Amino acid sequence: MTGYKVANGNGHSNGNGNTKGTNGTNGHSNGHKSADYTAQENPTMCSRDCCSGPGGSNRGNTCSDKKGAKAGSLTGEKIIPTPQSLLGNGKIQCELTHEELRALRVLNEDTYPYEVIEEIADFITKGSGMRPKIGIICGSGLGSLADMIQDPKIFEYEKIPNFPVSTVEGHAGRLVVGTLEGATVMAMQGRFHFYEGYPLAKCSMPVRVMKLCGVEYLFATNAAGGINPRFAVGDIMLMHDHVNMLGFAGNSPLQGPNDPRFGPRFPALVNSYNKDLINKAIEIAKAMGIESNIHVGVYSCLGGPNYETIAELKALRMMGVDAVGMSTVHEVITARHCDMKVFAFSLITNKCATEYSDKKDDEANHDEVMAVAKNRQKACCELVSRLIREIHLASA
Ligand SMILES: O=P(O)(O)O[C@@H]1C[C@H](O)[C@@H](CO)O1
Ligand code: HPA
Repeated sequence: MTGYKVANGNGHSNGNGNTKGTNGTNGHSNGHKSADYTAQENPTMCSRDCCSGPGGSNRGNTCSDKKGAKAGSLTGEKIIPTPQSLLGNGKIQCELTHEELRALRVLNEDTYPYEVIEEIADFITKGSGMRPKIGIICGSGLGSLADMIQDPKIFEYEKIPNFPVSTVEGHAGRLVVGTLEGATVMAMQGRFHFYEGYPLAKCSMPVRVMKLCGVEYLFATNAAGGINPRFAVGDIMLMHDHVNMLGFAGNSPLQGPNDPRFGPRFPALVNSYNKDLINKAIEIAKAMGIESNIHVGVYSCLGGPNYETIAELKALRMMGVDAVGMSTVHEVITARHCDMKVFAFSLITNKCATEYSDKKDDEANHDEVMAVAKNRQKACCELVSRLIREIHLASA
Protein backbone atom coordinates (compact mmCIF):
# COMPACT_ATOMS: atom_id res chain seq x y z
CA MET A 1 0.00 0.00 0.00
CA THR A 2 1.30 3.44 -0.80
CA GLY A 3 0.45 6.88 0.40
CA TYR A 4 -0.93 6.06 3.85
CA LYS A 5 0.96 6.20 7.09
CA VAL A 6 -0.54 3.19 8.87
CA ALA A 7 1.92 2.39 11.61
CA ASN A 8 0.52 -0.95 12.75
CA GLY A 9 0.58 -2.45 9.30
CA ASN A 10 -2.67 -4.26 9.79
CA GLY A 11 -4.61 -2.38 7.22
CA HIS A 12 -5.33 -2.92 3.63
CA SER A 13 -3.91 -5.93 1.88
CA ASN A 14 -4.54 -5.57 -1.75
CA GLY A 15 -5.88 -8.52 -3.44
CA ASN A 16 -5.33 -12.02 -2.43
CA GLY A 17 -7.51 -13.02 0.40
CA ASN A 18 -5.12 -12.58 3.24
CA THR A 19 -5.21 -9.73 4.46
CA LYS A 20 -44.01 5.86 -16.64
CA GLY A 21 -47.09 5.56 -17.99
CA THR A 22 -49.20 7.51 -20.54
CA ASN A 23 -52.93 7.61 -20.43
CA GLY A 24 -54.96 5.99 -23.12
CA THR A 25 -53.11 7.44 -26.05
CA ASN A 26 -53.37 4.32 -28.11
CA GLY A 27 -55.26 1.10 -28.14
CA HIS A 28 -58.02 2.35 -25.93
CA SER A 29 -61.32 1.82 -27.64
CA ASN A 30 -63.85 0.91 -25.05
CA GLY A 31 -65.80 4.04 -24.68
CA HIS A 32 -63.67 6.82 -23.31
CA LYS A 33 -60.81 8.87 -24.65
CA SER A 34 -58.32 10.36 -22.25
CA ALA A 35 -58.36 13.71 -24.01
CA ASP A 36 -62.04 14.06 -23.13
CA TYR A 37 -61.47 14.09 -19.45
CA THR A 38 -61.63 17.28 -17.48
CA ALA A 39 -62.01 17.86 -13.81
CA GLN A 40 -65.49 19.13 -14.46
CA GLU A 41 -66.57 16.14 -16.47
CA ASN A 42 -64.87 13.52 -14.48
CA PRO A 43 -63.47 14.18 -11.05
CA THR A 44 -62.53 10.54 -10.65
CA MET A 45 -60.59 8.41 -13.00
CA CYS A 46 -60.16 4.73 -13.56
CA SER A 47 -56.89 3.50 -12.14
CA ARG A 48 -56.84 0.16 -13.93
CA ASP A 49 -54.33 -0.75 -16.58
CA CYS A 50 -56.93 -0.10 -19.29
CA CYS A 51 -56.82 3.59 -18.46
CA SER A 52 -53.60 4.25 -16.69
CA GLY A 53 -51.19 1.57 -17.80
CA PRO A 54 -48.53 2.40 -20.33
CA GLY A 55 -50.30 3.32 -23.53
CA GLY A 56 -53.70 2.41 -22.11
CA SER A 57 -53.57 -1.26 -22.80
CA ASN A 58 -57.32 -1.76 -22.47
CA ARG A 59 -56.53 -4.99 -20.69
CA GLY A 60 -59.28 -4.71 -18.11
CA ASN A 61 -62.01 -4.25 -20.69
CA THR A 62 -64.47 -3.65 -17.91
CA CYS A 63 -64.25 0.09 -17.90
CA SER A 64 -66.97 0.91 -20.38
CA ASP A 65 -67.42 4.65 -20.40
CA LYS A 66 -66.74 7.88 -18.64
CA LYS A 67 -70.19 7.85 -17.14
CA GLY A 68 -69.16 4.71 -15.37
CA ALA A 69 -65.95 6.29 -14.26
CA LYS A 70 -67.77 9.38 -13.07
CA ALA A 71 -70.01 7.27 -10.92
CA GLY A 72 -66.83 6.28 -9.09
CA SER A 73 -67.47 2.58 -9.29
CA LEU A 74 -67.92 0.10 -12.05
CA THR A 75 -67.80 -3.07 -10.09
CA GLY A 76 -68.25 -1.76 -6.59
CA GLU A 77 -64.59 -0.82 -6.17
CA LYS A 78 -63.37 2.68 -5.46
CA ILE A 79 -61.83 4.46 -8.41
CA ILE A 80 -59.01 6.82 -7.63
CA PRO A 81 -56.69 9.02 -9.67
CA THR A 82 -53.22 7.57 -10.16
CA PRO A 83 -49.97 9.38 -10.92
CA GLN A 84 -49.96 7.72 -14.33
CA SER A 85 -53.48 8.82 -15.16
CA LEU A 86 -52.79 12.35 -13.97
CA LEU A 87 -49.46 12.77 -15.64
CA GLY A 88 -50.34 11.12 -18.94
CA ASN A 89 -50.32 13.25 -22.04
CA GLY A 90 -50.63 16.77 -20.76
CA LYS A 91 -54.18 17.09 -22.07
CA ILE A 92 -55.79 15.99 -18.88
CA GLN A 93 -57.07 18.70 -16.62
CA CYS A 94 -57.58 17.92 -13.01
CA GLU A 95 -57.89 19.59 -9.69
CA LEU A 96 -54.22 19.31 -8.77
CA THR A 97 -52.25 22.51 -8.86
CA HIS A 98 -49.27 22.94 -11.15
CA GLU A 99 -46.95 22.48 -8.14
CA GLU A 100 -48.67 19.29 -7.04
CA LEU A 101 -48.48 17.86 -10.53
CA ARG A 102 -44.79 18.74 -10.69
CA ALA A 103 -44.13 17.11 -7.33
CA LEU A 104 -45.89 13.96 -8.51
CA ARG A 105 -43.81 13.94 -11.66
CA VAL A 106 -40.55 14.38 -9.74
CA LEU A 107 -41.44 11.59 -7.33
CA ASN A 108 -42.05 9.30 -10.29
CA GLU A 109 -38.91 10.23 -12.16
CA ASP A 110 -35.59 8.49 -11.71
CA THR A 111 -33.49 11.61 -12.07
CA TYR A 112 -33.93 15.05 -10.65
CA PRO A 113 -33.47 18.09 -12.90
CA TYR A 114 -30.92 20.69 -11.79
CA GLU A 115 -33.69 23.23 -11.11
CA VAL A 116 -35.48 20.89 -8.69
CA ILE A 117 -32.26 20.18 -6.80
CA GLU A 118 -31.66 23.93 -6.69
CA GLU A 119 -35.10 24.48 -5.17
CA ILE A 120 -34.44 21.88 -2.48
CA ALA A 121 -31.07 23.46 -1.72
CA ASP A 122 -32.70 26.92 -1.50
CA PHE A 123 -35.30 25.53 0.88
CA ILE A 124 -32.52 24.28 3.15
CA THR A 125 -30.18 27.26 2.97
CA LYS A 126 -33.03 29.74 3.47
CA GLY A 127 -34.63 27.64 6.21
CA SER A 128 -31.35 27.25 8.09
CA GLY A 129 -29.75 30.59 7.23
CA MET A 130 -26.55 28.68 6.46
CA ARG A 131 -24.43 27.52 3.57
CA PRO A 132 -22.77 24.42 5.05
CA LYS A 133 -19.28 23.45 3.99
CA ILE A 134 -19.23 19.82 5.12
CA GLY A 135 -21.87 17.19 4.37
CA ILE A 136 -22.18 14.07 6.51
CA ILE A 137 -24.12 10.91 5.68
CA CYS A 138 -24.78 8.82 8.77
CA GLY A 139 -24.63 5.06 8.29
CA SER A 140 -26.86 2.48 9.97
CA GLY A 141 -26.89 3.09 13.71
CA LEU A 142 -24.50 6.04 13.31
CA GLY A 143 -27.15 8.78 13.49
CA SER A 144 -25.50 10.10 16.64
CA LEU A 145 -22.93 11.75 14.36
CA ALA A 146 -25.63 14.30 13.64
CA ASP A 147 -26.59 14.64 17.30
CA MET A 148 -23.24 16.37 17.89
CA ILE A 149 -24.28 19.32 15.72
CA GLN A 150 -24.72 22.57 17.61
CA ASP A 151 -27.64 24.96 17.11
CA PRO A 152 -29.25 22.41 14.86
CA LYS A 153 -31.94 23.29 12.34
CA ILE A 154 -33.81 20.09 11.66
CA PHE A 155 -35.60 19.26 8.43
CA GLU A 156 -37.71 16.09 8.44
CA TYR A 157 -37.36 14.45 5.03
CA GLU A 158 -41.11 14.29 4.59
CA LYS A 159 -41.32 18.07 4.95
CA ILE A 160 -38.61 18.82 2.39
CA PRO A 161 -40.20 19.37 -1.02
CA ASN A 162 -39.55 16.52 -3.46
CA PHE A 163 -37.41 14.56 -0.98
CA PRO A 164 -37.70 10.78 -0.61
CA VAL A 165 -38.37 9.27 2.83
CA SER A 166 -36.23 6.86 4.88
CA THR A 167 -37.68 3.42 5.41
CA VAL A 168 -34.88 1.59 7.26
CA GLU A 169 -34.56 1.06 11.00
CA GLY A 170 -31.61 3.06 12.28
CA HIS A 171 -32.11 5.82 9.69
CA ALA A 172 -34.17 8.56 11.33
CA GLY A 173 -35.04 10.45 8.16
CA ARG A 174 -33.99 14.00 8.81
CA LEU A 175 -31.46 16.54 7.73
CA VAL A 176 -29.62 18.41 10.45
CA VAL A 177 -27.88 21.71 9.65
CA GLY A 178 -25.69 23.57 12.13
CA THR A 179 -22.11 23.87 13.31
CA LEU A 180 -19.62 21.27 14.44
CA GLU A 181 -16.19 22.18 15.78
CA GLY A 182 -16.68 25.62 14.28
CA ALA A 183 -17.46 24.34 10.78
CA THR A 184 -20.85 24.67 9.12
CA VAL A 185 -22.22 21.21 8.41
CA MET A 186 -25.31 19.42 7.18
CA ALA A 187 -25.91 15.79 8.09
CA MET A 188 -28.28 13.19 6.74
CA GLN A 189 -29.63 11.18 9.64
CA GLY A 190 -30.79 8.44 7.33
CA ARG A 191 -29.75 7.66 3.79
CA PHE A 192 -31.54 6.06 0.86
CA HIS A 193 -30.68 2.56 -0.27
CA PHE A 194 -31.22 0.85 -3.61
CA TYR A 195 -33.02 -2.00 -1.87
CA GLU A 196 -35.66 0.40 -0.56
CA GLY A 197 -36.81 0.64 -4.16
CA TYR A 198 -35.17 3.95 -4.99
CA PRO A 199 -33.14 4.19 -8.19
CA LEU A 200 -29.47 4.98 -7.58
CA ALA A 201 -29.81 8.57 -8.84
CA LYS A 202 -32.51 9.14 -6.24
CA CYS A 203 -30.46 7.45 -3.51
CA SER A 204 -27.64 9.90 -4.09
CA MET A 205 -29.69 12.97 -5.06
CA PRO A 206 -29.09 14.53 -1.58
CA VAL A 207 -25.38 14.71 -2.41
CA ARG A 208 -26.24 17.10 -5.24
CA VAL A 209 -28.45 19.04 -2.85
CA MET A 210 -25.45 19.31 -0.55
CA LYS A 211 -23.32 20.57 -3.43
CA LEU A 212 -25.81 23.30 -4.30
CA CYS A 213 -26.03 24.23 -0.62
CA GLY A 214 -22.30 24.98 -0.78
CA VAL A 215 -20.84 21.72 0.57
CA GLU A 216 -17.23 21.05 -0.42
CA TYR A 217 -16.48 17.93 1.63
CA LEU A 218 -18.56 14.77 1.82
CA PHE A 219 -18.15 12.54 4.89
CA ALA A 220 -19.92 9.25 4.17
CA THR A 221 -20.15 6.53 6.81
CA ASN A 222 -21.61 3.07 6.75
CA ALA A 223 -21.98 -0.16 8.64
CA ALA A 224 -20.30 -3.01 6.79
CA GLY A 225 -19.36 -6.65 7.03
CA GLY A 226 -15.63 -7.33 7.38
CA ILE A 227 -14.30 -9.69 4.71
CA ASN A 228 -10.63 -9.09 5.40
CA PRO A 229 -9.83 -11.72 8.05
CA ARG A 230 -7.71 -9.22 9.96
CA PHE A 231 -10.70 -7.05 10.67
CA ALA A 232 -12.48 -7.39 14.00
CA VAL A 233 -16.01 -6.36 14.90
CA GLY A 234 -15.92 -2.72 16.00
CA ASP A 235 -12.94 -1.79 13.82
CA ILE A 236 -13.09 1.17 11.49
CA MET A 237 -11.99 0.86 7.88
CA LEU A 238 -11.09 4.12 6.17
CA MET A 239 -12.15 3.70 2.55
CA HIS A 240 -9.43 4.34 0.02
CA ASP A 241 -11.20 2.72 -2.93
CA HIS A 242 -14.31 0.80 -3.88
CA VAL A 243 -15.56 -1.92 -6.18
CA ASN A 244 -18.89 -0.85 -7.65
CA MET A 245 -20.75 -4.13 -8.03
CA LEU A 246 -23.94 -2.37 -9.11
CA GLY A 247 -21.86 -0.64 -11.77
CA PHE A 248 -20.61 -4.04 -12.96
CA ALA A 249 -24.27 -4.84 -13.58
CA GLY A 250 -24.73 -1.65 -15.60
CA ASN A 251 -26.28 0.58 -12.99
CA SER A 252 -24.96 4.02 -12.08
CA PRO A 253 -26.33 7.12 -10.36
CA LEU A 254 -25.00 9.07 -13.35
CA GLN A 255 -27.04 7.14 -15.91
CA GLY A 256 -29.25 9.17 -18.21
CA PRO A 257 -28.74 12.64 -19.63
CA ASN A 258 -25.75 14.43 -18.10
CA ASP A 259 -26.20 17.98 -16.86
CA PRO A 260 -22.74 19.60 -17.13
CA ARG A 261 -23.68 22.04 -14.36
CA PHE A 262 -23.09 19.08 -12.02
CA GLY A 263 -20.08 17.58 -13.76
CA PRO A 264 -18.66 15.90 -16.86
CA ARG A 265 -20.28 13.06 -18.82
CA PHE A 266 -17.36 10.73 -18.13
CA PRO A 267 -15.86 11.47 -14.70
CA ALA A 268 -12.63 9.78 -13.61
CA LEU A 269 -12.83 7.99 -10.27
CA VAL A 270 -9.20 7.22 -9.49
CA ASN A 271 -8.22 9.06 -6.32
CA SER A 272 -11.86 9.44 -5.30
CA TYR A 273 -11.01 9.15 -1.62
CA ASN A 274 -9.00 12.11 -0.41
CA LYS A 275 -5.54 10.93 0.70
CA ASP A 276 -4.86 13.92 2.94
CA LEU A 277 -8.05 13.26 4.88
CA ILE A 278 -7.20 9.56 5.21
CA ASN A 279 -3.77 10.42 6.59
CA LYS A 280 -5.21 13.01 8.96
CA ALA A 281 -7.74 10.46 10.20
CA ILE A 282 -4.94 7.98 10.88
CA GLU A 283 -3.08 10.62 12.91
CA ILE A 284 -6.26 11.36 14.85
CA ALA A 285 -6.82 7.66 15.50
CA LYS A 286 -3.28 7.43 16.93
CA ALA A 287 -3.97 10.39 19.18
CA MET A 288 -7.21 8.73 20.29
CA GLY A 289 -5.35 5.49 21.06
CA ILE A 290 -7.45 3.45 18.64
CA GLU A 291 -4.79 2.98 15.99
CA SER A 292 -4.96 -0.80 16.21
CA ASN A 293 -8.64 -0.64 15.33
CA ILE A 294 -8.08 1.41 12.21
CA HIS A 295 -7.57 -0.04 8.74
CA VAL A 296 -7.45 1.36 5.25
CA GLY A 297 -9.22 -0.71 2.66
CA VAL A 298 -11.59 -1.34 -0.20
CA TYR A 299 -15.38 -1.29 0.20
CA SER A 300 -17.91 -2.84 -2.11
CA CYS A 301 -21.63 -2.13 -2.32
CA LEU A 302 -24.09 -4.84 -3.28
CA GLY A 303 -27.78 -4.18 -3.88
CA GLY A 304 -29.12 -5.94 -0.79
CA PRO A 305 -31.33 -6.19 1.18
CA ASN A 306 -30.18 -9.78 1.62
CA TYR A 307 -26.75 -10.33 3.07
CA GLU A 308 -24.23 -12.14 0.89
CA THR A 309 -23.74 -15.83 0.22
CA ILE A 310 -20.44 -17.50 1.08
CA ALA A 311 -19.64 -17.83 -2.62
CA GLU A 312 -20.25 -14.12 -3.14
CA LEU A 313 -18.07 -13.25 -0.17
CA LYS A 314 -15.28 -15.49 -1.46
CA ALA A 315 -15.52 -13.79 -4.86
CA LEU A 316 -15.41 -10.33 -3.28
CA ARG A 317 -12.36 -11.29 -1.28
CA MET A 318 -10.61 -12.52 -4.40
CA MET A 319 -11.35 -9.14 -5.98
CA GLY A 320 -9.54 -7.36 -3.16
CA VAL A 321 -12.62 -6.21 -1.26
CA ASP A 322 -12.09 -5.76 2.49
CA ALA A 323 -15.59 -4.77 3.60
CA VAL A 324 -19.04 -5.15 2.08
CA GLY A 325 -22.19 -3.11 2.50
CA MET A 326 -25.23 -1.77 0.68
CA SER A 327 -24.58 1.94 0.27
CA THR A 328 -22.00 4.74 -0.07
CA VAL A 329 -20.51 3.91 -3.49
CA HIS A 330 -23.21 5.71 -5.50
CA GLU A 331 -22.99 8.67 -3.11
CA VAL A 332 -19.24 8.87 -3.63
CA ILE A 333 -19.64 8.64 -7.42
CA THR A 334 -22.15 11.50 -7.32
CA ALA A 335 -19.91 13.55 -5.04
CA ARG A 336 -16.85 13.07 -7.22
CA HIS A 337 -18.87 13.87 -10.33
CA CYS A 338 -19.54 17.33 -8.86
CA ASP A 339 -15.99 17.62 -7.57
CA MET A 340 -16.48 17.28 -3.84
CA LYS A 341 -13.67 16.02 -1.62
CA VAL A 342 -14.62 12.68 -0.13
CA PHE A 343 -13.82 11.02 3.17
CA ALA A 344 -15.59 7.75 3.93
CA PHE A 345 -15.34 4.97 6.46
CA SER A 346 -16.98 1.67 7.29
CA LEU A 347 -17.68 0.57 10.82
CA ILE A 348 -17.16 -3.19 10.79
CA THR A 349 -20.31 -4.47 12.47
CA ASN A 350 -19.89 -8.15 11.69
CA LYS A 351 -17.33 -10.53 10.34
CA CYS A 352 -18.30 -12.14 7.05
CA ALA A 353 -17.78 -15.87 6.82
CA THR A 354 -15.88 -16.95 3.75
CA GLU A 355 -15.98 -20.68 4.56
CA TYR A 356 -19.02 -22.95 4.78
CA SER A 357 -20.15 -23.77 8.29
CA ASP A 358 -23.36 -24.57 10.19
CA LYS A 359 -22.64 -22.04 12.87
CA LYS A 360 -25.55 -19.61 13.26
CA ASP A 361 -23.02 -17.07 14.50
CA ASP A 362 -21.80 -16.67 10.95
CA GLU A 363 -25.06 -15.14 9.81
CA ALA A 364 -25.21 -11.35 9.62
CA ASN A 365 -28.28 -9.65 11.01
CA HIS A 366 -29.43 -6.05 11.28
CA ASP A 367 -29.93 -6.14 15.07
CA GLU A 368 -26.26 -7.01 15.49
CA VAL A 369 -25.31 -4.29 13.03
CA MET A 370 -27.27 -1.74 15.05
CA ALA A 371 -25.94 -2.97 18.40
CA VAL A 372 -22.29 -2.76 17.30
CA ALA A 373 -22.87 0.69 15.81
CA LYS A 374 -24.35 1.83 19.11
CA ASN A 375 -21.33 0.50 21.00
CA ARG A 376 -18.85 2.21 18.72
CA GLN A 377 -20.66 5.46 18.07
CA LYS A 378 -18.53 7.37 20.56
CA ALA A 379 -15.27 6.55 18.76
CA CYS A 380 -16.85 7.23 15.36
CA CYS A 381 -18.19 10.58 16.56
CA GLU A 382 -14.84 11.61 17.96
CA LEU A 383 -12.98 10.65 14.79
CA VAL A 384 -15.40 12.65 12.65
CA SER A 385 -15.51 15.71 14.88
CA ARG A 386 -11.73 15.88 15.22
CA LEU A 387 -11.26 15.58 11.48
CA ILE A 388 -13.82 18.31 10.88
CA ARG A 389 -11.99 20.48 13.38
CA GLU A 390 -8.77 20.03 11.39
CA ILE A 391 -10.47 20.96 8.14
CA HIS A 392 -12.01 24.00 9.77
CA LEU A 393 -8.74 25.16 11.34
CA ALA A 394 -6.86 24.64 8.08
CA SER A 395 -9.30 26.81 6.20
CA ALA A 396 -9.69 29.51 8.87
O1 LIG B 1 -26.66 2.63 5.51
P1 LIG B 1 -25.63 1.57 5.79
O2 LIG B 1 -24.83 1.22 4.59
O3 LIG B 1 -24.76 1.95 6.95
O4 LIG B 1 -26.45 0.29 6.25
C1 LIG B 1 -25.99 -1.05 6.25
C2 LIG B 1 -26.40 -1.71 4.95
C3 LIG B 1 -27.86 -2.03 5.22
O5 LIG B 1 -28.65 -0.89 5.02
C4 LIG B 1 -27.88 -2.39 6.66
C5 LIG B 1 -27.72 -3.86 6.83
O6 LIG B 1 -27.64 -4.22 8.17
O7 LIG B 1 -26.74 -1.72 7.24
N1 HPA C 1 -23.18 -7.22 4.29
C1 HPA C 1 -23.77 -6.18 3.68
N2 HPA C 1 -24.12 -5.08 4.31
C2 HPA C 1 -23.84 -4.99 5.61
C3 HPA C 1 -23.22 -6.03 6.31
C4 HPA C 1 -22.87 -7.20 5.61
O1 HPA C 1 -22.32 -8.18 6.16
N3 HPA C 1 -23.09 -5.62 7.59
C5 HPA C 1 -23.61 -4.37 7.67
N4 HPA C 1 -24.06 -3.99 6.47
